[in-house]
Amino acid sequence: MNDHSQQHPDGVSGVDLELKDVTKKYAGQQTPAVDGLSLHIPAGEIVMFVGPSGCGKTTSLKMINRLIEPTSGTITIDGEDVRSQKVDDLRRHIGYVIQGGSLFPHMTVAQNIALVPGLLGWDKKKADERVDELLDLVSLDAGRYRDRYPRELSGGQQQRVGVARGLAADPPVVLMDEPFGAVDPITRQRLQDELMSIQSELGKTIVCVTHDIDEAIKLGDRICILQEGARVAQYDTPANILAAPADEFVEDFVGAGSSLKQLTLARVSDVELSPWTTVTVGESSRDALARAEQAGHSSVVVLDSRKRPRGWTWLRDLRAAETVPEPRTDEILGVDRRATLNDALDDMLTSSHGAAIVTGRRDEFLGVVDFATVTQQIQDAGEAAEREAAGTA
Ligand SMILES: Nc1ncnc2c1ncn2[C@@H]1O[C@H](COP(=O)(O)OP(=O)(O)OP(=O)(O)O)[C@@H](O)[C@H]1O
Repeated sequence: MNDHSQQHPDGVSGVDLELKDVTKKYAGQQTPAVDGLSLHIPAGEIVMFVGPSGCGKTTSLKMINRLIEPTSGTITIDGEDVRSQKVDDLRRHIGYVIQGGSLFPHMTVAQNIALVPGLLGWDKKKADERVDELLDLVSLDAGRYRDRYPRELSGGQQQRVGVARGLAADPPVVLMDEPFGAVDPITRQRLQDELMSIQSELGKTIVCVTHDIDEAIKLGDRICILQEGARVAQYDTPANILAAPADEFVEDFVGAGSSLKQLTLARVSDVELSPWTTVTVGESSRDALARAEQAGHSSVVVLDSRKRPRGWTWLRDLRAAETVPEPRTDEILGVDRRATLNDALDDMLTSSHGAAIVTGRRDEFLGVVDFATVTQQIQDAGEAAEREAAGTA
């Protein structure tokens, strides 16, 4: 279910990454921060590093692009030892995305994104085209945002630009350190969905540090759960880690409520969507009401002229107006079909409509996932887990 690599069988642009017995001992420290870490990261996969604070996740990540030099051990990218390359060259060929986007405040969005292409000597036209292409990829309107300064963007938009900058020179490997740590939960979920959509197109090799096990389950083709000294407690697919935690440490770390966690494994695209009454801003309220009442719906989904949802509207609000009004803008606007059922559940609990709007390509309305579908899924997952436990007992 989580095997994103299946979505891009021909389109893997990432390369293999190998860490062999990598150790980092900081000066003045008694014990190594990273103690003999060995790990193979296959081309085109997202590997999530999770583990308790101070266990060595960031140190491990930064040794890959030599922001930190290992004390011993070898790291190879596509078979080539990172020490055989000049540090500057290496960093220009590895994308790096960190919390908050870390944009240069005195540079525009376009200048921030074109930074590495500029260093690599791309001509201006090619770099400009790349900026627009990347802004589109991270769902920002190029005309509107390319000349803005970071302070003129929301936190989520800054983070999107940070992702675009990390991808600018089309690097085969992208390192991410808590990339979505600084944004609110709804924006975070959106950014995660966007990353999965980008990855299904690009097939990079992505190593991502997070402290959030749900994020790891959602995004990871594999999860590497680390203990102090970056010792590997378990390195496996999310499904295998949930089904068979290697030991008590992993069990504790993954946490209770595994049937709820299964909701993080299940995608909105795995369940059947239900249709819902849709209306367009400006159309006759009377026609809209008639359709909703016939379908037995107490609210409708309002779409714009390109079939993108604008929000929910209750029938009582339709009755109060001649034509369908703009919905209130603080409404929740649904989830991408790549979102997890857990995200959908969050959305419907927040919007209080008992269903979450689901969008597909170019944010077009696809249908809704309703509460009954999600509860059925929890029940099915629980029963499957019980059967499995009974079978293995
Ligand atoms: N520059 C440094 N000098 C000395 N010790 C360091 C340095 N950077 C990190 N450490 C120590 O190395 C260990 C691992 O740190 P690291 O930042 O890699 O962990 P982490 O798992 O990313 O933690 P967190 O989740 O809190 O960010 C910690 O004990 C930390 O105190």
